[in-house]
Amino acid sequence: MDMARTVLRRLIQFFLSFYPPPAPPPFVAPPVSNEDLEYADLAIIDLSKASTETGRQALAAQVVKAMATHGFFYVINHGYTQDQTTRIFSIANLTFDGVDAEEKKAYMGQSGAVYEGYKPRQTWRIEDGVQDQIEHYNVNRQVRKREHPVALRPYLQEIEAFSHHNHFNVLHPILRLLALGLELPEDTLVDQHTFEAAGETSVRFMKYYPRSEAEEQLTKKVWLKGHTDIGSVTILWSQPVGGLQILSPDGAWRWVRHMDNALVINAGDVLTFLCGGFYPATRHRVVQPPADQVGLPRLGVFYFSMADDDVKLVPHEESPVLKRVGIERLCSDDEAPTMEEWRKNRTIAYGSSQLIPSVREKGVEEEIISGVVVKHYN
Ligand SMILES: O=C(O)CCC(=O)C(=O)O
Ligand SMILES: [Fe+2]
Repeated sequence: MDMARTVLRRLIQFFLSFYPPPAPPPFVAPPVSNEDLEYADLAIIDLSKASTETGRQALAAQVVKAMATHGFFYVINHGYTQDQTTRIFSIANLTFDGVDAEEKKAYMGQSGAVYEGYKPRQTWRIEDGVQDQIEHYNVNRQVRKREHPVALRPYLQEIEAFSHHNHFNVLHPILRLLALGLELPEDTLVDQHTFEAAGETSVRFMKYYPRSEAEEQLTKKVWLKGHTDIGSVTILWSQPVGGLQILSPDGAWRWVRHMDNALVINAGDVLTFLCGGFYPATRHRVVQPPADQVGLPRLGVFYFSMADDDVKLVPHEESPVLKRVGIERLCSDDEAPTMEEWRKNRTIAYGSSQLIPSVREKGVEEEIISGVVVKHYN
């Protein structure tokens, strides 16, 4: 029965592919900020050079350096044209502006342990009783695993292609560079991040709505508290509304500058686990956009990657690099969580758990997840 349904769906998809859907209502991105801000000076990785072994060795050295300094870098020449990227942002915007409240409710996540479908605004605690003003729509990389709102259905093929693109043309090449940086066989991390296995690597559309002056004051303009990402590598499709800041090793928050059709890449907790602290999860937050962009909504498109659910989060101690520099463990190998445990516990706790001020670090709050200290930064 399932088989018959799949064949029928494939047939329909095949015939529909001759009739491309109408363009989504165009999302016109606002101009970049002209404010004089302190920007982080991030490396630019030209991914078109990853097609040869020599190219990959050179890029791996750049990535190791970028990870040791800011923990963030740009990727350019990733294979999507500006037009393709613009169209994905239009589809992302349609997800929020083209679906009414009732339908959104029907496509909300069913569990606090996994991001799926819509997350309405005001579900995460920020500060002083103020909740977030962020709406998001999370799509598992296997896009057709779930149903989607009517407005998105004409674009599922494009979202599917986008998910594949992120996974195979961006995530995997980056994981190869990270493995090379540890002098591991190239596919060591790729093999732990398959497309087919059970897991929650996802595309996410995200929209931040401007907040009231009272909310801005109570939260000191913080829209999304300082954090590290739950997964391994986060791919952020650069967009012009500022607000993203990274915490540099010198303790200063610096802005991330928009670059047209570039990707902003950062490491999450899972890379810290798997790579024994060699690529530390990077600390970042989102604040109110700069003065000349105040009042604008802020639309984001992401690919949040995680290891396959059954991967045990222990370091690759066979790495010659880790043998030389030493391994930093977040917990003992015996107690290390699986990817599935880690993502579920982190997701349940996010924005709802009671955080405890750190006794060691100023401006840091902590919680314990799967026996590991998770920090939040103010
Ligand atoms: O909106 C952004 O630029 C960053 C969002 C973010 O850090 C996250 O969702 O984990
Ligand atoms: Fe993040």
